[in-house]
Parts: sequence; structure tokens; C-alpha cells
Amino acid sequence: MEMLKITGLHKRFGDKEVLRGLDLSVPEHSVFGFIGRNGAGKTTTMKMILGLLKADAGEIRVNGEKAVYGQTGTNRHIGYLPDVPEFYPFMTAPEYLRFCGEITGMTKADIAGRCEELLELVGLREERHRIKGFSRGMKQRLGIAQALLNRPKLLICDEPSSALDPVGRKEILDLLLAVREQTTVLFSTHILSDVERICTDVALLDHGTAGIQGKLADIRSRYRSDEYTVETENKAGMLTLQEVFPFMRHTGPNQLVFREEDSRVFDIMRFAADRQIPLLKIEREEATLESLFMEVVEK
Ligand SMILES: Nc1ncnc2c1ncn2[C@@H]1O[C@H](COP(=O)(O)OP(=O)(O)OP(=O)(O)O)[C@@H](O)[C@H]1O
Repeated sequence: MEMLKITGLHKRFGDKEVLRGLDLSVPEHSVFGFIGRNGAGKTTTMKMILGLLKADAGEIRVNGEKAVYGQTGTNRHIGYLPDVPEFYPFMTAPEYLRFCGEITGMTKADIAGRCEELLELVGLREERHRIKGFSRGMKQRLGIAQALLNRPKLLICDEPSSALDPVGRKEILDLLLAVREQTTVLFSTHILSDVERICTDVALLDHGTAGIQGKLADIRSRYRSDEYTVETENKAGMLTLQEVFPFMRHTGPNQLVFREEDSRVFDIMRFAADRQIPLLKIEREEATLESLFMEVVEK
């Protein structure tokens, strides 16, 4: 089942058309990477999911219910971490979470249990300092705890890892992966290596629509264009191979590179064996998400 379904979403600011018929399907319990360059419209989309911004056209359904601008009904299913979360700096982490629990009407017993559980989850259980002394990473982790307080079915995080150092980023990514059991995670980012690390599903927002989307594994195999490097022992061998297999590019001393079907490697190996051309190296480099997306964006 889809936890979030967006159909034909349009949004224009003045003469700038940001979304031009965006369709998005976020399966339940997925970790969904919503990718797009700066200004692509990721935050705009998230604000519309939360009913904070009016769409020009299109439909958004959260857990099967229609999200309506200015109404908060569907937000009971959502936990949201904005790109720059704001806190009361004079509070400690437990004080802040308890406060959030109280204003959202949770019972005292539920608040106590849930706060304990979430502080443990985000690694802030032993933290006694006030929030004003927190690092960016600690604030993001506290923000995730707060967003999870009401056991949302959908956790939306706007660029949760973008401003963090590698250690802080890893902590956040591990956390998003860990909470997948209890919720569905939709997070926006422009860091493709983060997506490769934890996402089950992705969508690339490009020119107002989802250029590609689906299971990361499927996308990889659909757009797969692994690169092969072949290195011969001598120049004569390299030149013979290049003559017979003209799709190979000369990239270094006795080195040829190509992107073709896997079967071509066997053709090359057979040919090299028949002609006794000594090969020093045959290497396959898997296509990165970055190279896949650049292929799509540049088309
Ligand atoms: N209230 C607004 N009025 C006018 N233009 C806006 C408004 N909000 C967003 N925009 C414009 O819409 C475009 C999309 O912005 P948005 O913040 O959704 O992008 P984003 O993908 O989240 O980018 P970033 O990674 O930089 O946060 C940008 O060009 C932005 O300037």
C-alpha cells in the first residue's frame, strides 16, 4: 500500500512554474529519497503535503486520505522535520520532548514512556546539557525524536543530513534506516551517496516532474551502464583490440574503456585468448546513482 500518493501536482510562483504535474508514490515502510537540485521544488512539495501551501492543481493522499490546504486532518499521520528545526534553547532534550507531548495532548504516562524510548533511539538519553549547546547533528536527532513522538505513519524530513559533517550524517542516516520498522520515511536531499546508502525507493525531481522514480534496485538495473576497463600488456595488443572493438575508448597507456552489454567482455576475452594478446586487467565499475541521474538529467 502507498503511504503517500501525489498525482498531477502543479505549483507556480508568479511566472515561475515549479511543479508541472508531479506524480509520486511512496510505498509503506519504504525509505524514500526525494532527490533534486537546489530550487527543484522539494520543500514546496513537502509544504503542500502538510497543507501549508496551496497547490494550483493535483491531488495529495496521505494514508489514503486527501490532504487539503489549510486543514490539518491528514497531519495526524505525519511527523515533520523542517530543514532548520527550531527549539527552545533553554530547555534540555527531555524537557523539550515532554513539552511537545503535552501540547499535542499525549497522556502523562505515554509522554514518559515515549520520551525515554525516543531519547534512547536518537542517542540523547544521557545528554543533560541545554539545547543551546547542542551541535547541528544533535539538534537534527532531537528533531527526529520530536517528529516521531506521536507515532506518525509517515516521517517527512527536509534535507536532514545536508548541513552535517560525515559523522553527523552517518548518525542521521542510520537513524532513518532504524525507524523504517515503525514508519515510512520520506526525505529530501541532493546528496546522492546518502540515498545510495539507505533508500529503498527514490524519485528524482527535475523540471517540475519526477524524472525517474521507483525501487532503487530496479532503477539501477533499468539504467545500468557499468563501465569496463581493459588493460593490455603492450601497445600492439591495445591497438588490435581497439581496431576490432571500435566502441572501446583509449584512456591511458594500454588502457581501453567501454560501456556496453556484459556479453561484450566475453567477446573481448575470447578474441584476446585466440590472438594471444596478454591482458593485465579487466575491471567492471558499477554505475553510481550520480552517473545514472546525470544520464537522465542531461537527456
Ligand atoms: N513563497 C515563494 N514565493 C516565490 N518563489 C518561491 C516561494 N517558495 C519557493 N519559491 C521558489 O520555488 C523554487 C523551488 O523552491 P524549493 O524551496 O521548493 O526548492 P528545493 O528543491 O527545496 O530547494 P533547496 O534544496 O534549495 O531547498 C525556487 O526557485 C524558489 O525560489
